[in-house]
Amino acid sequence: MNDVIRAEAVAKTFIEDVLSVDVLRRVDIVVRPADTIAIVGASGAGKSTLLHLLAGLDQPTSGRIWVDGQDMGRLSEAERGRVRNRILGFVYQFHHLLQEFTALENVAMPLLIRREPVRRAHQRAQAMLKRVGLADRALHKPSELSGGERQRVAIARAVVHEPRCVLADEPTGNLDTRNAADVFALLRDLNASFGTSLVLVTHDHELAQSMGRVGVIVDGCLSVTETDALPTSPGPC
Ligand SMILES: Nc1ncnc2c1ncn2[C@@H]1O[C@H](COP(=O)(O)OP(=O)(O)OP(=O)(O)O)[C@@H](O)[C@H]1O
Repeated sequence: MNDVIRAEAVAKTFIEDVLSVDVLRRVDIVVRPADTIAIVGASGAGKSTLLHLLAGLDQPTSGRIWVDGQDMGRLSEAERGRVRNRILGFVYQFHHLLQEFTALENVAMPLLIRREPVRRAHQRAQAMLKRVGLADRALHKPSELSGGERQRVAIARAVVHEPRCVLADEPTGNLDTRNAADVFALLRDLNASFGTSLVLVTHDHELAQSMGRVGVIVDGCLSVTETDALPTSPGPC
């Protein structure tokens, strides 16, 4: 089976007016099926930038990224979107749910985008809401849900199409300890049940150490370490 994501010599420079910022200088990482990886680093180190690149939501300045064996740099925007929708699920720190739609409609959205019939999409969305413990909140809008419930809906939406990998940008950063533990347990459950790979950005040291590998970004370079072993890729360049 293909690696889920492979990034080689990825660099990202943001240019604004005359200023350019080299956020990532050289990043190599491979995400394999069922991998669990935490991405950590100081504020502004480039964690979200890296996650967006791995998800194909942004393009690197140089280097290459493959998702499910497809070289994202060689695909059109529409083709990248199709690969992303098929293979990946993305969870933002702030749920990014559509306010005017119910929890059920939000979760069904990725399936409807993939032209699944409405009835079937709603059945699958309802089953996923049940899995995240929100079967009885299906008809509530985001404003009628708590922060933890909204984030669980966001996770349901990210995984309803059974992606091979979930990328999550501080998915518990905005929650209290109890809700954060619930949301994290849910992600771990998906990993254990379906072999879904997890790549998550976190500031939580304990959570990071519970993942299989931890990638630290320092000076634009990523150094990945097995949590119970020696480094698996070169340290900062
Ligand atoms: N679209 C953009 N244009 C210009 N600069 C950007 C852009 N996106 C991010 N940056 C800059 O890139 C750097 C890294 O940002 P990023 O959000 O990836 O950091 P982070 O490690 O996720 O930080 P935090 O932990 O605070 O969320 C920051 O200096 C940020 O200002």
